[in-house]
Amino acid sequence: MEKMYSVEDGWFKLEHGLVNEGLIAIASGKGGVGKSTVTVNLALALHKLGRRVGIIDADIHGFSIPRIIGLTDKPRAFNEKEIIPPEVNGVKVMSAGSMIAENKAIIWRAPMLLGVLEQFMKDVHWGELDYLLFDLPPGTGDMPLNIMQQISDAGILIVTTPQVAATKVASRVGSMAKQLDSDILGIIENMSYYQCDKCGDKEYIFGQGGGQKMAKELDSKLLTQLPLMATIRQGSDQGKPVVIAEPEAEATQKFIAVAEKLIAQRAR
Ligand SMILES: Nc1ncnc2c1ncn2[C@@H]1O[C@H](COP(=O)(O)OP(=O)(O)OP(=O)(O)O)[C@@H](O)[C@H]1O
Repeated sequence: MEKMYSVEDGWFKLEHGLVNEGLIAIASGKGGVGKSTVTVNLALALHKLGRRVGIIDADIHGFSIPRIIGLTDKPRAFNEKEIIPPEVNGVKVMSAGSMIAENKAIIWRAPMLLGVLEQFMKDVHWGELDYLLFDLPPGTGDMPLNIMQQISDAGILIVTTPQVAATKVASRVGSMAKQLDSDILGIIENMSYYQCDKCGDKEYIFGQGGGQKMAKELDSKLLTQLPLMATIRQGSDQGKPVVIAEPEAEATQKFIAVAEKLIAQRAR
């Protein structure tokens, strides 16, 4: 499959849209580390900082973006050729989850999945965006590899939890990105510690230093360490992401700080 789009003259050209500042692919070594939670909250943080943001849920088998961001609207036809992406909390989203019931399995093989991704890029009236985020499928299998190749202009953000078993697998994604000559924007360590609501003590239940070590190995940087919080999980389950539901929370401030770093990296 030919690479579909590329950055030219500082612009990433979609068929019906432009991305001004950056494409960001959010990757992880394995499922359940919080990749989709990070994608949504980072998109909302970028939006809070005045950026126009879109999300492509490229984890087509394992879609979860609509639930986490609280999206219930469906895409609409713009004309015979173009689809208008639904928007929630100021962020445009395309996900297979908007077209299929949440409990139905998508039993398509890779060429079909890539076809859907191509449609999300080609047939959607994105308009002018500053950032387009891709929530990749977890791991280093066929699908993440194919997608990374298609969007090789995207910077890769790797989400991991701190324990050795997780960071070792996540390092393989970093290694894959390097082999594809993709730019690794940084590492986000999620569920780094649990902070007691009552006494404020931090407990490093999954160990410490994994994200930092991985960043060093990949010659990249650890962008943040996010707390493990019941409210993050509850917010994701209920379509009320922490960045919207709890503007003052430590996690929200950390997502905004990461968004600022990514904007600063692009501006350089
Ligand atoms: N920092 C956190 N604190 C508490 N719960 C979290 C945190 N981050 C993620 N979760 C929860 O962990 C679960 C997995 O998160 P998420 O779906 O974002 O992971 P994922 O890496 O995208 O998984 P997959 O690749 O399998 O889709 C969800 O229930 C989510 O609410």
